[in-house]
Amino acid sequence: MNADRIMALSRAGVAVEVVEETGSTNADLLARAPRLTAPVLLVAEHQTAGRGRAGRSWLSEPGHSLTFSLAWRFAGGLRGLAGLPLAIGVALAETLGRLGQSVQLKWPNDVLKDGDKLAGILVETQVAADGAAWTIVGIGVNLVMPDALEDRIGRSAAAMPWLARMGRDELMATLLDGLAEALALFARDGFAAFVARWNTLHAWQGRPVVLLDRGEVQHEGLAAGVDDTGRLLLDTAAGRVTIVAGDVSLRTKD
Ligand SMILES: O=C(O)CCCC[C@@H]1SC[C@@H]2NC(=O)N[C@@H]21
Repeated sequence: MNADRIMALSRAGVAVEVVEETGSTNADLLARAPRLTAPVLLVAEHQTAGRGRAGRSWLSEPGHSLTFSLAWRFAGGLRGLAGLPLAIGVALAETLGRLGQSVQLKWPNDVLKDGDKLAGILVETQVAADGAAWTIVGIGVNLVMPDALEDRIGRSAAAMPWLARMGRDELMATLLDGLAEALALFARDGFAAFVARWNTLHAWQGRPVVLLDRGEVQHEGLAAGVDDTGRLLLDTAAGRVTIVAGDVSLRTKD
């Protein structure tokens, strides 16, 4: 990918860097966070140690995915950032939707296509000396999903080969604009500006689900969307429970 071209195509005014290979774009930007003065987008053609949520890895092969991170500063610090990963999911899903790719969201912030994972989001934060928070918004999108990679991941996964028609620089610029717009809106209005949009995109709304905590079933019920801080609402036999994203994972029962 070409950093200058992405910047020229984007309206976001964010500095763009492209590297051939790195361990993890999230790890790179987190390490640089104390010295950053303005937003940066770091795109890697290939990651050798991609990080996923809850300590998992993000596996990809060269040329088969988009892997990038955007460093963004929130002057108000960590307060109110709980719903940010979900807001990023909305921005990503809506941008893909505008490009003609119909996708849905799985709590807390996976992007699904036809029920399989198309993209993952990992938001990591670091508090600066002045109390502001640097958030590193890391996104991996499967462009091609070879059988061998699916075998390594251990489940089926979605991809979006239609990208070949659009071009990677243009797609990257479009995603960057959608993310920058969402981050600015989140800074102003918080997750309130995204909650209805998230619930509209919710893949498992009203469906029976199981919530697992480190492999152990914690709750079973009907998924009822998220509240205005991004917590999952689950209607169980014992009533409605509210779940905070952490190490928990969600499965459908049907
Ligand atoms: O679904 C998940 O568990 C989140 C996956 C996030 C992967 C992206 S790829 C770019 C950025 N750098 C990383 O190391 N991880 C994120």
